[in-house]
Amino acid sequence: MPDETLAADIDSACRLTGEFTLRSGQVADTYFDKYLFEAQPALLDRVATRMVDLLPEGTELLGGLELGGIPIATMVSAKTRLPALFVRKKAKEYGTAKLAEGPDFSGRRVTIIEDVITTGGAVRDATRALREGGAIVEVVVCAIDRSPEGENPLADVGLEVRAVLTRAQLDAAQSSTVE
Ligand SMILES: O=P(O)(O)OC[C@H]1O[C@H](OP(=O)(O)OP(=O)(O)O)[C@H](O)[C@@H]1O
Ligand SMILES: O=C(O)c1cc(=O)[nH]c(=O)[nH]1
Repeated sequence: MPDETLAADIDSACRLTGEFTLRSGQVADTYFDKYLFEAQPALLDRVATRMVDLLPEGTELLGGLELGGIPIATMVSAKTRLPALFVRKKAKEYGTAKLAEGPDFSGRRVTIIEDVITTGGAVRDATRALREGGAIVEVVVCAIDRSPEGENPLADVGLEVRAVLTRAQLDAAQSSTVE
């Protein structure tokens, strides 16, 4: 069943306005604070439910990206019973010294789970690292895709982006509630 009010509910939970420096160095007047929906179990559950439908067939592992992708991947993992991988930005410098925590992923089909995509930089870095470790990575499923409309920011690394919500959908939901 479609979740008709998801865009409006996510938008009102996590849209912030002001001046924000993004991960990429870009400066934006809008920021989607994903933790404001991830911290609410009902909203996190609704996003994860939509993600389950977007997972490509053959997914063997869910690669949640530090930090914001990890709670989402955990919720999708609980729903699907697919194991999760917790992918750090940088390998740990002691102990197991792993970049991706969880099961062995070499030769396995990993679908990346991310919170927000702006330029795709964080996903690109993780994709390269997982591929270097032998993973098959073809699709990223994200909660919010705020990259420029009509372009795939990850085409250069051959990654398909599947988004629960796009910036355009959030903007439309916002304008329909601000009258
Ligand atoms: O597509 P990009 O231009 O790379 O930007 C999006 C990335 O930036 C944020 O990461 P940040 O390091 O702020 O996030 P965290 O709070 O999840 O650690 C966000 O969670 C994405 O990972
Ligand atoms: O590009 C980013 O760093 C970014 C944008 C955004 O809207 N939300 C977020 O958590 N990160």
